[in-house]
Amino acid sequence: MVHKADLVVIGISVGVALGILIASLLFWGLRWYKKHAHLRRCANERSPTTLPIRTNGLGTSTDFSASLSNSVVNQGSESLPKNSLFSWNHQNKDRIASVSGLLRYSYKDIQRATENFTTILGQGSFGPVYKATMATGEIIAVKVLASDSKQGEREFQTEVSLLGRLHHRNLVNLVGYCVDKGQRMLLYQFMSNGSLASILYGSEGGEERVLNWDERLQIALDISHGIEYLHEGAVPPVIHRDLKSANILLDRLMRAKVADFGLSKEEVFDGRNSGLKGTYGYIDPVYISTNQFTMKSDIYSFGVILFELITAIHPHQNLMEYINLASMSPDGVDEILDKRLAGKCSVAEVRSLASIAHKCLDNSPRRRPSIGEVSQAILKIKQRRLTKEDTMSFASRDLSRAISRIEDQQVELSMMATMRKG
Ligand SMILES: Nc1ncnc2c1ncn2[C@@H]1O[C@H](COP(=O)(O)OP(=O)(O)OP(=O)(O)O)[C@@H](O)[C@H]1O
Repeated sequence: MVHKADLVVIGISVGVALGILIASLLFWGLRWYKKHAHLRRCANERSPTTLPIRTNGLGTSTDFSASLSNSVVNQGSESLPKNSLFSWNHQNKDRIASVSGLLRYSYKDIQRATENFTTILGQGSFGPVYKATMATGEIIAVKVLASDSKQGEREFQTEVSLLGRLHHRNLVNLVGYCVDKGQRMLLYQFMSNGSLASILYGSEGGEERVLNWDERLQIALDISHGIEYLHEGAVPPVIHRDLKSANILLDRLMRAKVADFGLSKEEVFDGRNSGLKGTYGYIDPVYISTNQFTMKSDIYSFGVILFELITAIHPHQNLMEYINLASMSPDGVDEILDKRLAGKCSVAEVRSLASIAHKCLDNSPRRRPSIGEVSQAILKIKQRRLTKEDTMSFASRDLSRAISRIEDQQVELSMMATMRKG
């Protein structure tokens, strides 16, 4: 016979057991959900489509930028929680190393490789850039993040995670990084011929090296392929936001690679508008009026670079005015062609490239071509020439065959004449 009191005890025990069971199910369920939500968040963080803005208060390194320093001012920075880098570091540093496969170096490694940071290549708004010879003999470029810059730290996070997944022969690839002793550095492939801007406009004390037309056409195609990868190959697509000749680097064979993608740009002030990102002279006017940066804004900046290749006139030296004047007649571009190319290149090819550049600068972003179309159009200029060269070489081969046949016949005739005389 079961007592009523026993039933109560049994009931309470079953209730408590059930309660514990439900509570632990809830506890483990919640933990599982949080873990998966965190992983999803991490995956999303690793694939940003838009990038933060850089405003670290440093000037740019080119002569032209320096001359403009009065009109380029910082307008504040995007807010970044003070300790976000630390939490990011603790949570993500190992993930970056494993996810991106990038090599991580110690401060000492870099200090040794840069001869105690004495091998400076230049100074950008990100910080100084040094040439480094690693223990393996490999030469690389080290971009040191300015330590007083919170924005730069955020940029560093973005760059490392973004660049870890972007690789293309026409991009300056990130090969490693360093987070040590409170310093953050990015290690890139070394580009021995420096920037396109320094070659086109000369760098202080540097020898003048004139790019011939073939090299310029190839550089245009290389840049186009680099951007094509960012816009149409990368998943999700990447908008560069700061395409300019100073961000195009050249290797020892004068092949071009796009640099500084994944780095965001300081905001510029052009006298009328504030809060814009990019470099004065390359910024899409539609972006200025709408504040919307699209792939077509990159196309606009690329159009400016194409005209720099044709004219060797810097956008800060009224390039746009020259372009507008040249667009008034079909052969207008001949007038603004780099004098050093005069008589040394095909006028038809120059006009074709200028026509592509004009389309990139169209006032309506929708009418601007996609980067894939630009690549095709530049490739066509090169192919037309190859076909022409082929036709010409066939023609000259036929001509030389005909001449040698005539020569043979002449020899035969004179021999016959001699025999007859004899
Ligand atoms: N991978 C590299 N190889 C060789 N030189 C480099 C490399 N990266 C940068 N440099 C040189 O270092 C200098 C500074 O480059 P950085 O990219 O920091 O600034 P920038 O592009 O000139 O200007 P900003 O940062 O304002 O856009 C430039 O003269 C550039 O040619």
